[in-house]
Amino acid sequence: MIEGILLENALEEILKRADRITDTKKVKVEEANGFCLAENIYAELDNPPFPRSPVDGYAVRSEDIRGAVRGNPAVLKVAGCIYAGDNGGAFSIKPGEAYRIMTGAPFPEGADTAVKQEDTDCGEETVKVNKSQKPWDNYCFQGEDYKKNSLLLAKGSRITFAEQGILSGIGRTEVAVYRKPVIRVLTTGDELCQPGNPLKPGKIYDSNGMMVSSRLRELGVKPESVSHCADSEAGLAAELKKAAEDADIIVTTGGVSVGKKDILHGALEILGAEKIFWRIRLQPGTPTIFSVYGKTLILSLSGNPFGAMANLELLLRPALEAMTGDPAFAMEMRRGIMEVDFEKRCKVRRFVRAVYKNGKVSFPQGIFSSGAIGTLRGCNCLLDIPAGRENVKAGEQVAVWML
Ligand SMILES: Nc1nc2c(c(=O)[nH]1)N[C@H]1C(S)=C(S)[C@@H](COP(=O)(O)OP(=O)(O)OC[C@H]3O[C@@H](n4cnc5c(N)ncnc54)[C@H](O)[C@@H]3O)O[C@H]1N2
Ligand code: MOO
Repeated sequence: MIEGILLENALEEILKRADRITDTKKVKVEEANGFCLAENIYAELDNPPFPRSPVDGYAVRSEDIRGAVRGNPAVLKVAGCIYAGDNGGAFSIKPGEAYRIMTGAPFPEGADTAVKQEDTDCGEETVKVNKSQKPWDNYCFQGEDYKKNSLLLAKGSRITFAEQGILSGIGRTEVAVYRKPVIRVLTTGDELCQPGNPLKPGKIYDSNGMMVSSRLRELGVKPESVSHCADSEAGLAAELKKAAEDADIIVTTGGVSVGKKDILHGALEILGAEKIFWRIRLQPGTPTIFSVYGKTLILSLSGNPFGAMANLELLLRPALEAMTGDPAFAMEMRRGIMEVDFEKRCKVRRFVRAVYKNGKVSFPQGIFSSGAIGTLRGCNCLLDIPAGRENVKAGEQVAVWML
């Protein structure tokens, strides 16, 4: 077990053990958002599947309207009307004819352009066309969006609304995806009271359970369970063992420091988990423990809400990226200019909740200790102040990690 590790090395230790998940399953397209594709998706048809009109107007042969101008229009016989949904193969245009046509409707055989109805007299029997058009003006070609058998979506890509639209656009209702990591969240601490119950003296409401699970859901991995465990080493060991039956990752909060009820150490020992590291040289969340039990990674975060939250971002997101191959989990680093001074008291690398906007970095009003939760509101990044640095001054350029 490594005691006191740099963040970079802590990440290395985690990533070494964060194996890529290769199990696949079929899901309905409507439920596929956030999964990564486990198959290449090829177009099963041309899109559009037939040449179609992009305007409401008249399908014509461009040679029949050559030289037409207002005052000297081309006059054509209206041979019929074609609506979106009609079969274009059933219509064929002859010289001197026009078809009334709607947006999205198939072109009749032989027509090579559609004239907007605003450029005509909107005639029913015959139509006066006041404008000349080149062949293929206002003409959507079959397959112009994509051709049958072309690669539309590559295996491994994350499915968002756009991919779901594309899948529906080729008529798919199901798709093969990689299963997401199974995560179980356990909060610990006898002082915790679950929201909805009256708060007894000395107790506090459990906010970590909600915050951690909600953040995981926001990131795209809804935890399988969120539960609370009392401060009993044997009890927690049993809970961890049960959770590890199917979990790829167990996230715990609280009980990782040196207090008499900091039970993670004892519980992990009873469980027989291999402790990989304890204590990262950063603030907040210094006493984080990372251990492994069988194939399950156990990330034990500090009970202090900001310690838990910051370490979830810094340690779990890279692990999720490695397990899924999905770069959407990675944190984005930006550079910004400090709007005010910030006083850093610790020697280690420090992450501070902050607001990044238009290249400027500012802070919420209030306190920033790792036990404070109120000032998380509105923050969208973690300011990264390197080890050894002291105060950071207004006007300085700094690095922030976007949440
Ligand atoms: N003698 C020392 N004391 C402490 C050290 C140290 O090095 N030597 N480290 C401090 C640091 S840094 C941190 S961080 C905390 C970590 O403590 P634990 O992870 O063991 O967490 P707890 O003691 O269980 O809780 C800390 C704090 O957070 C509150 N908490 C816990 N769980 C929740 C929850 N689910 N929702 C809301 N709040 C929660 C808890 O009541 C405590 O106030 O240790 C320092 N001490
Ligand atoms: O490392 Mo702790 O989260 O600062 O208070």
